[in-house]
Amino acid sequence: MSPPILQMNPESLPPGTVVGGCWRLLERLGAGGYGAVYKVEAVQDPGRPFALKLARHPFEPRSTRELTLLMDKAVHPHVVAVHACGRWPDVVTGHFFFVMDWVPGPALHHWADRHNPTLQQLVDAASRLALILDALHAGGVLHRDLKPEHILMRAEQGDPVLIDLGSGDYVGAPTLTTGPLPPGTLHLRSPEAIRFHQRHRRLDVRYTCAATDDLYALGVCLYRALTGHYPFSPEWPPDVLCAAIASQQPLAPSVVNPRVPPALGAVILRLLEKAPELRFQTGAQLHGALAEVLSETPGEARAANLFEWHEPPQPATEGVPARPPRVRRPEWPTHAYRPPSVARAKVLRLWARLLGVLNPPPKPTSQALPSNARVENPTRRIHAHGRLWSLLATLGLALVALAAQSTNAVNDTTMEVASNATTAVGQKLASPAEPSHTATAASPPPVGPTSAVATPSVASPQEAAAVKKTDPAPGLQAPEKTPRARIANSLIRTAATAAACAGFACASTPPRLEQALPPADDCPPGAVEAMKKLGFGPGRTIKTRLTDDALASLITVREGRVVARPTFDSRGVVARGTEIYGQFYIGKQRVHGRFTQMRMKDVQYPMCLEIYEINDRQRGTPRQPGGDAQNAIIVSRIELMAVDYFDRFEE
Ligand SMILES: Nc1ncnc2c1ncn2[C@@H]1O[C@H](COP(=O)(O)OP(=O)(O)OP(=O)(O)O)[C@@H](O)[C@H]1O
Repeated sequence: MSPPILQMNPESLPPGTVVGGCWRLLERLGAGGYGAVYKVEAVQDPGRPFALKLARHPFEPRSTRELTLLMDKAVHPHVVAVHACGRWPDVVTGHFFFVMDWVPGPALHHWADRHNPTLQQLVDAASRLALILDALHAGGVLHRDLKPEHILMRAEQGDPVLIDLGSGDYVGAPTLTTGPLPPGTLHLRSPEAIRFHQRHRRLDVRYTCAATDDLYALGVCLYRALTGHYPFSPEWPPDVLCAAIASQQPLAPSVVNPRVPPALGAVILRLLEKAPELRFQTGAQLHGALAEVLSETPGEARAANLFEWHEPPQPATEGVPARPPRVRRPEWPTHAYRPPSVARAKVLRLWARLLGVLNPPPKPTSQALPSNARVENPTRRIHAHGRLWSLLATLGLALVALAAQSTNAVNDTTMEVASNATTAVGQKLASPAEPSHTATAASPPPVGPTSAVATPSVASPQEAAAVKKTDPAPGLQAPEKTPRARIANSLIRTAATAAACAGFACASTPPRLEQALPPADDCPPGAVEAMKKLGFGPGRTIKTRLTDDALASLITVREGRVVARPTFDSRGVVARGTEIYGQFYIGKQRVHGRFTQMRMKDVQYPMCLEIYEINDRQRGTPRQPGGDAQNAIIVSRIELMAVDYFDRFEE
């Protein structure tokens, strides 16, 4: 009945569009989890470029967070400055935008790849970054999503500027997202954050980021800049990446790129220590260590370029335009990591799953849990004998894998090479081609519903204990072990870690109580027609997710607006990138949701969908243990079904 409303997509506005009455778009600079960033100029004062960040959703919770940080808490000469803000197209209900300095330079990793900095230039940039972090941390601010893409180099010699504080945190900030981990990017998450998630994946607790998480992420950024590779590739499957970050020692930077002095490599490895207490604790400490490295490096080495030139810079000559320079990024040492055969990787994955069943998540430490808590499921009976079985089976697997590995292991020639033969499940050789580093891998910052609010942070004593158990002795070098012992140890640790990473499946058998909410008669006009047109017939469900964070299996929500994104559509009607807008209603046992608008390919459709649990044939989704009257914990993936058809299922 009502025609679809055509609306401009804030992520793909054409050049020339005027936003907020006075900012003319020139080109799109990038897009991410939050929205899009455009190069703009003021209509009244053309010729001076700025960057305008436009939120994808009108009710984007990160907007106020980023603005607070950029205009108040994180004001710093090396953090991008903000000059204006507003909403578009409607000044009250539109998408939030803000205008900041346009930084005319590439991201850190592209700067390293294109400009081929000297060692001195790179260490200078690293030292500046250390001091920027030191200043932010001293002011109670954490970046929490530090990655090469968020470090722009505004001068050829290297002058870093931090951008994107949308995931940042400051003392007294409201909680931004839900689930155990705050927003972040998987391949830059610290080992302790990953381990925390492994231990608390079903509990109502939240990881508290610290300065050492930012310093770990800086270590990853510098490793990438110095070697051309990430210590653990963002292209690996999330469970493999988790396992590697949590328990595998990264290859020394000087082994990947021999032009990196070992002393500098040791500083980077210290940033990447598995236990936060073994890292530098402040940016100032890191700055001091870098200064020491430089003072001990001969002038000739400091002036040398970090990489070999593939195509050196070529100035423009008559009729021939300048050619952009390119470096030859070092090959990842192929003898260091041996990719597992497909069969062996499968065995290890299966094993990881088995361990996931045998090793239950830890008992909740928090207050009384409702009787329908998932930890009370029948698999608990298995757990009584789990540890013994797990130990025996792990030893068995380690022996089998040891036999399979030994042929290669004995061929390794150096200590470093041998130690890295203890590879993670499914680890592949680093690719000479640049991975899609601009993607936020498996864990982009969630664009959570506005109503989604995380539960209070809870410090994790389990995490501290685990660190002591699994991490190497203090110092920069791992304790020396025989190659076989290293292989066995690594396999055991890797299998257990992958198990914890893999076990995110949700199952629950909640009681059938509670009256259904909301009333069935509040569908918007035209919804039935629109749904018929799209083929939303009886029994048709749409699987959706409520967060972009691949690691978040549970989220906390409260009454209010919500955005769900379809993940699977059995009939293929719903296009990629579709968003469905709705409202949460919090019940005692279940959370209900009415979804009344869908935006697909820039067209808005009135809808009348509701959360429906197809397995237990109930409206709404069951609340998980924890939460309170206002805040409910639910699974992050829910199914939606047309409201008109619920009666049919509830007969
Ligand atoms: N001030 C700026 N000057 C120049 N380019 C910028 C600026 N801000 C952002 N960009 C470009 O736009 C891209 C996206 O910006 P930003 O990371 O802030 O967006 P996002 O939606 O929060 O993305 P992400 O999901 O990566 O966090 C950046 O990687 C960068 O290339």
